[in-house]
Amino acid sequence: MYNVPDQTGKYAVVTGANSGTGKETTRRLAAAGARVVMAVRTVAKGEAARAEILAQHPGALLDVRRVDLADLESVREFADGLIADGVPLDLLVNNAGVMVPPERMTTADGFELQFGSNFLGPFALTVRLLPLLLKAPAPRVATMSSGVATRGKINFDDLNWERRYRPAAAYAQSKLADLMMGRHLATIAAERGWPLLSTIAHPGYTRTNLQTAGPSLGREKPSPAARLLVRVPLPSQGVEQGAEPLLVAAVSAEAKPREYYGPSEWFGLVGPAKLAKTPRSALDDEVAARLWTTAEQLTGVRLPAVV
Ligand SMILES: NC(=O)c1ccc[n+]([C@@H]2O[C@H](COP(=O)([O-])OP(=O)(O)OC[C@H]3O[C@@H](n4cnc5c(N)ncnc54)[C@H](O)[C@@H]3O)[C@@H](O)[C@H]2O)c1
Repeated sequence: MYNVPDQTGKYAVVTGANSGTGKETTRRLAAAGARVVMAVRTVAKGEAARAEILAQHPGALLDVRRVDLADLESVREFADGLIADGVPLDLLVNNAGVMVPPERMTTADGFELQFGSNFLGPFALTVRLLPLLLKAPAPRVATMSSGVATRGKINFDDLNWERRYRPAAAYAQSKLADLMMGRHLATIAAERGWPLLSTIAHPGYTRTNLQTAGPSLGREKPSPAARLLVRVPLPSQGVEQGAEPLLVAAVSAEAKPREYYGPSEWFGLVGPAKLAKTPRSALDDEVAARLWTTAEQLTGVRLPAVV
């Protein structure tokens, strides 16, 4: 188990902190002394997760706040709330995500659900929180991608899948976009001389709500995709293990800009987090820069001129 270094005095935001790798990341950061804002879509679920963590770690410093990443107005409200508080932010963990909805669905702003929730929402959140991150001495952003980013392609002609909807391909695109966002943020930080460290992770195949309830998105009857996914006989791991690459990306003192962490695997046995191979599709910096500009245009959220 990765030993999270002392986080006393650190202030962190974890999105999707009520379940899966987000809850585990929150638990481990808080157990190491960080004060964590649990950024959740449903406050009651966030409070239940907070109570669960507090039962294990009574001294944990946890605040539950609402953010719906599928609604850019909600992202703005959440970020404005933190900025109004003015507490320098040491760490943003872009963890939340949805996978393979039963049909083409859209966000409050009309984007395809996965592109909007997994990429555009976290993009807007990250850019809006930059002024607060840059108030901290050594700020970090860790973003959760996925092993399926390897199969992703950024389809600039139809980013929102208005032609032929392929939910799994849309998921892969959104997670490739996360990986490229994390890499491009590191480029921007280097260009501007910011002390901000941006890293990326993928969890490996992990038993969470994503594989079961996730694809059905709260429907009573699981979608065919959900039924298929739970039957796939892939070796999977528990959430303690699945959160490790993200934790390493978020807090390891050895991590460097643009590094991508994943689980080590050996004949189906999952070991400690290690550097993962960045898929070729994510290496094109021109595509990453174009994606960043496109996200600025689509969300209306732009890099601050001077920070
Ligand atoms: N579990 C896996 O095998 C696996 C594999 C690759 C990548 N991932 C990634 O790991 C991350 C965490 O997923 P998980 O496996 O813990 O699944 P999960 O379903 O347990 O957790 C996802 C979290 O994201 C939150 N979320 C979803 N849409 C949101 C929105 N619009 N606004 C705010 N929060 C929202 C959910 O409420 C939940 O808390 C995701 O980014 C996912 O794409 C998971």
